[in-house]
Amino acid sequence: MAHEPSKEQAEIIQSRANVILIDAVAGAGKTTTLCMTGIEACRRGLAPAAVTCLAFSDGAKKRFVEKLAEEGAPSGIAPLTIAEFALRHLRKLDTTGLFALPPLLGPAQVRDRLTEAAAAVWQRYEANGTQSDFDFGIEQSPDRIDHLFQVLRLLKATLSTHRFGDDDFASVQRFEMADELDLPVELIDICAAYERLREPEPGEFNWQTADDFVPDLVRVLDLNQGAAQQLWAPALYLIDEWHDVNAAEFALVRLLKRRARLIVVGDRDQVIDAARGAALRFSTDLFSATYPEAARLPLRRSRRFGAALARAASRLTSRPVEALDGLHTVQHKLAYDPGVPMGCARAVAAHVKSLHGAHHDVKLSDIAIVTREDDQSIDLENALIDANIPYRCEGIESYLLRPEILFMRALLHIVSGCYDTLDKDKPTVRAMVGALAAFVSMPGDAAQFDSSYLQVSRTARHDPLEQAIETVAATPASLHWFFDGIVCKPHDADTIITRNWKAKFAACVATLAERKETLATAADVLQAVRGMIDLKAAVGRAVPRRSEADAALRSIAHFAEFAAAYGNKPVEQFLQELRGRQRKLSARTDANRARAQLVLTTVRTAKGQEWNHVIVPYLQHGEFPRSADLAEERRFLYVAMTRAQESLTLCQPDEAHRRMWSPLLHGAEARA
Ligand SMILES: Nc1ncnc2c1ncn2[C@@H]1O[C@H](COP(=O)(O)OP(=O)(O)OP(=O)(O)O)[C@@H](O)[C@H]1O
Repeated sequence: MAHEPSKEQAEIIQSRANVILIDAVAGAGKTTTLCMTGIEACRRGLAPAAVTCLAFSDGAKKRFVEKLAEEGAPSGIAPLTIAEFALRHLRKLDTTGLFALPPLLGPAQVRDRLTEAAAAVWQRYEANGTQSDFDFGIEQSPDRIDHLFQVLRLLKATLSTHRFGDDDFASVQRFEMADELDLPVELIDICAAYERLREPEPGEFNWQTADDFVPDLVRVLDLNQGAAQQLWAPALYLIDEWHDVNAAEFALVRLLKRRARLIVVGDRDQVIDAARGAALRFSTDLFSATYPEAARLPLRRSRRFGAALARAASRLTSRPVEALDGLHTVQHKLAYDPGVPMGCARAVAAHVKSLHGAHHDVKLSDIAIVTREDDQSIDLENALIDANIPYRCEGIESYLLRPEILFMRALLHIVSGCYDTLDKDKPTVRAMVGALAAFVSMPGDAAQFDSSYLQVSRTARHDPLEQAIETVAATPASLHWFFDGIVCKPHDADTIITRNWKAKFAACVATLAERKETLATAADVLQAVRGMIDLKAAVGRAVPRRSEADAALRSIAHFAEFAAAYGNKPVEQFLQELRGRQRKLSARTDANRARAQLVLTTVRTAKGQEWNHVIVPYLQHGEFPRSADLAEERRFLYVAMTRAQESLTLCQPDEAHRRMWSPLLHGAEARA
C-alpha cells in the first residue's frame, strides 16, 4: 500500500534539481522515497523504461523491487544490480562491434586460471632469483584460493587492475599497491599475472566473471570515447544504498550519467563494506567534487526506533538523528565481569532468557545478537547451547566448523588416536581435511598424491582433495595417514618454506604423540601445540590477510580457553563434547522452520535488517573497537545499534573494570 509522503519526502519528490544526494539516517525510508520519486516522475509523463533503478547487492535490489510494488509503481520500472546493468551495456556494445563479449567463467574455472597465474609467478621468481617466503602452492587449499578471489575482487572494485598495464607497474606500483592494501606483494603479482591472461590486449578479454562487468565496462568506455554514445540514455537514475558505492561503480555512473537526472540515497554512517571497495570518499568528497551543483536533501527521522536510541545514534555519529513520534526503544546496559571466563556470553544468555521468558509475545526469532567479528561467537555459542537456547548463525560459520578450529580439532584427533566422533560425519570430515590442506599443504598433482594409504576411486583420482575426503569419511582413522602420508610428505614441487612447515607440523605431532601420557587433557594438548608451532605464522600462511588472520588467531585462543573452562577434559571426552555441541547445532539448523531460533550474526550481515530486540556484546577495549580506525568502528556500532526496534542491549564490563570500557561508547557519551 502506498504511503503518504512525509514533509521531508515530499520535498525530495518535488525537487527539480538535476543531481540530488539524499542524506539519510538508518530506517528513515530511503528506499521508499526513491520509489515515490520514480513513480512521481512517471506520473509527470516520463516513460517507466526511462527510469533506471540501481542497487549494489542482490539483497538491496530485492528490497527495491518489493518497495516499488508496495508503492504501486508502474511495472516498467525494474531495478537492477549495477553489475547486471553493466552487463546489459556490454551486450549492447557487443552488438555494435565495439566490444567482443567473452565467455563467462564459473569459480572452478577461475580457480584453475588463478593457479596457473600463481605457478607462472613462482617460476618467474625462481628464474630471477627473487627471494620470497610466500607459499605459491595455492592450488589445493580452498581457503587460500578463496582469499585470492577476495583480493582480486577488491583490486577490480578499486580499479587497481587497470594499473597493471602501466609502465612503472612492475618496478614501483606493485609495492605501493601491496602497501596500500596491506597485502603481500606476491598476491598482487599473482593477480596481475591472472589479469594479463584475461586481458592480453587493452579492452580485449578472454573471459569474464560477474565481478568484471563493471570494471570492464569502465575500461572499454575509457579506451573508446565514442562507445558511450552507443548506449541507452535513461532520463532518471535512482540509486539506493549509495554509501556502498566503490571506485569502479562510481566511475561507471559518472561515465554514463550524461544529461540524465541522478538521485542517490545513502547513509554515510553505514559505510562498512571495505571488502568490496566501498569507501566514504566516493559517496561524499568525490561526489561533491564531481557534482558541485548537487542538491543535498535530508531524511532525518527514523521510522524504526524511538527517540532515546535516535539520541544515542546521534551522539555516536555527531549528526542529527531523529525518530518519528510514537516509537519507543528501551535501552539496556548489561554489565559483565571480563575476568570471569565466558562472563559476557553467560550474561547475554541470561538476558535472552529474561527477554523471552518475561514477555510471552517475544519470540526467539525476534532477538538478534550482533557481534563485531565472527570469532566473538565461540563463547556465545557455547553459552547459548548450555542455556538450551536454539540459535542459528547468519552470515557466519559456527565456530565448530571454522578452518582454524577444525585444524586444531584435527590435531587433537591425530595426537589422541580417537576418531569415533568423526564416524558418519562427512560434512565435518570434508571441512577438516580442507583445513589440514590449507594449514599445511596439499599436492595439486594427482600423480604425486598416489598413495597406498588412500582408496583410489575412478572418479576421484584427478581430484586429490575429493579423494582424501572420501577416504577419511569412509575410515576416519585414515586422517592420521592423510596427515603423515599426504599433507606432511615433502614433494619436489614444494618451496623451501612449504617443506619447512611440513617438517614442523610433522615434528609437532610426533612430539605430542610421544608425550601423550603427560598431556592428560585437551587443554594441555592445545597449550603444547601453541608452544611448539608459531601459530601466528602458520595462520598468516593459511590466511594471508592480516585482519582475518588476527580473527582466526583469536578464535584459536578462545577455543583453548573453552577447552580449559570445560573442566580440562581428556582429549577423547573433549572431542565427544564438541560432537555433542555440533549435533545440537545441526539439529537446530535442520528444524529451522519448525522452531523459533535466535539469530547470531555480525554487524556486516545485519546491515539492512531489523529485529525487535538487538544485543551487542563485548563492548570493551580490543573487542569493539577491533581496529585502530575509530571512525570506521563507530560506523560499525551505529549499524549494529540501529537494527533495533523495541529494545537495544549494550554489553560492557562492570564498574570494577571501567578502564576496559569501549572508547566508542564512552567517547560518545563524553561528547554528549
Ligand atoms: N511516508 C511513510 N509513511 C509511513 N511509513 C513509511 C513512509 N516511508 C517509509 N515508511 C516505512 O518505514 C520503514 C523503513 O523504510 P525503508 O525500508 O525505506 O528504510 P531505509 O532507510 O531504506 O532503511 P535501512 O537503510 O536502515 O535498512 C518501512 O517499513 C517503510 O514502509
